Amino acid sequence: MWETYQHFARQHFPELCQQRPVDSHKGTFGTVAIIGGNIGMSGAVIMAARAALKLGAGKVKIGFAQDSLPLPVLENQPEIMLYTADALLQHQDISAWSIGCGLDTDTRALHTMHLARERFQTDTHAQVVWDADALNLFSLHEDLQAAIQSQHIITPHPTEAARLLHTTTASIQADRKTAVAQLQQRFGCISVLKGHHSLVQVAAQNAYVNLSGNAGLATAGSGDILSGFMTSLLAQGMDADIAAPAAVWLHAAAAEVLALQKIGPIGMVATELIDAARFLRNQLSVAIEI
Ligand SMILES: NC(=O)C1=CN([C@@H]2O[C@H](COP(=O)(O)OP(=O)(O)OC[C@H]3O[C@@H](n4cnc5c(N)ncnc54)[C@H](OP(=O)(O)O)[C@@H]3O)[C@@H](O)[C@H]2O)[C@@H](O)CC1
Ligand SMILES: Nc1ncnc2c1ncn2[C@@H]1O[C@H](COP(=O)(O)OP(=O)(O)O)[C@@H](O)[C@H]1O
Repeated sequence: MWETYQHFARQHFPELCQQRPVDSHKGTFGTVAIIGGNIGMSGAVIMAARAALKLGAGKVKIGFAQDSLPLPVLENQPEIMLYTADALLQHQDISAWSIGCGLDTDTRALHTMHLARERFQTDTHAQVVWDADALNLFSLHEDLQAAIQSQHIITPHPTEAARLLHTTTASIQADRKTAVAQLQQRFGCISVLKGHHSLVQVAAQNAYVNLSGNAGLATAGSGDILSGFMTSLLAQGMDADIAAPAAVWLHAAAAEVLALQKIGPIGMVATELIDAARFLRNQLSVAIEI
């Protein structure tokens, strides 16, 4: 069974199959920053951070969009470092950012997005995945869109895409290929349109359709996990045009692995994707050794 995944990944995403160099250290695999997690939605950034860590990032930091930390340490994942969003947005050692999971759209969230715009308008080489409420705030406050650079990735679900393109969810879903192309053209960055058969538009003539996955992914937080996976691959040095479709595929393939184990699709929960994707990625890198 693993041969099918190995064959597909070696053909389409060979970077996912690479083994760790024997002389590597945690710095080799980059530092991820996850910004979001307003009051009541701390779980969204915790899920994204755990996904980034367990997919192989060297270090992971969370920046909560709250005035103080909601908890001193993550008891079930003490490896992850905790900050407020304001503090983390000043760090200079970040390899890749995820911004928006559980951010909300209130004045606290808007303040965080203003800080992010200030930083990424000038830090033009940063690797950033914009997700969830960061996208909703781009729709509500178009001046914030100045933060988006061409190597960045946006990951809307159909309703977030409708807000970004000022249309309806139904019209996005009626022609998803046109919608994702419009997102790429309008925002000038790599665009992922999530949902059944997610689409990734890297450039005008470069689109990827993901045919993997299952309806088990239709569960709260599964987009937060995707954001963590994508940011982790970026931090580990993968180019954004590869990291975006590779993360979409690995996330979907992990759901298939869980379904094969009868952990899904019914009742599968988002955090279960993390260990499944880690297992799969290790299987892929074993294949290259043979
Ligand atoms: N534990 C936590 O802290 C969690 C925190 N979270 C955080 O919550 C925040 C709000 O995010 P959100 O996506 O729930 O709200 P929102 O943007 O209003 O969109 C929802 C509506 O969009 C639609 N829709 C979605 N997908 C679709 C599809 N494929 N195809 C078609 N339609 C689709 C659908 O509309 P409906 O069909 O119901 O009319 C759905 O009801 C965000 O910051 C997120 O990170 C969550 O991750 C959960 C865990
Ligand atoms: N029916 C489905 N088939 C395949 N993938 C799905 C399905 N429903 C949702 N997904 C995937 O699950 C994830 C949901 O993300 P999102 O809507 O942002 O959820 P959340 O905000 O709860 O984290 C996306 O990657 C999407 O492509």
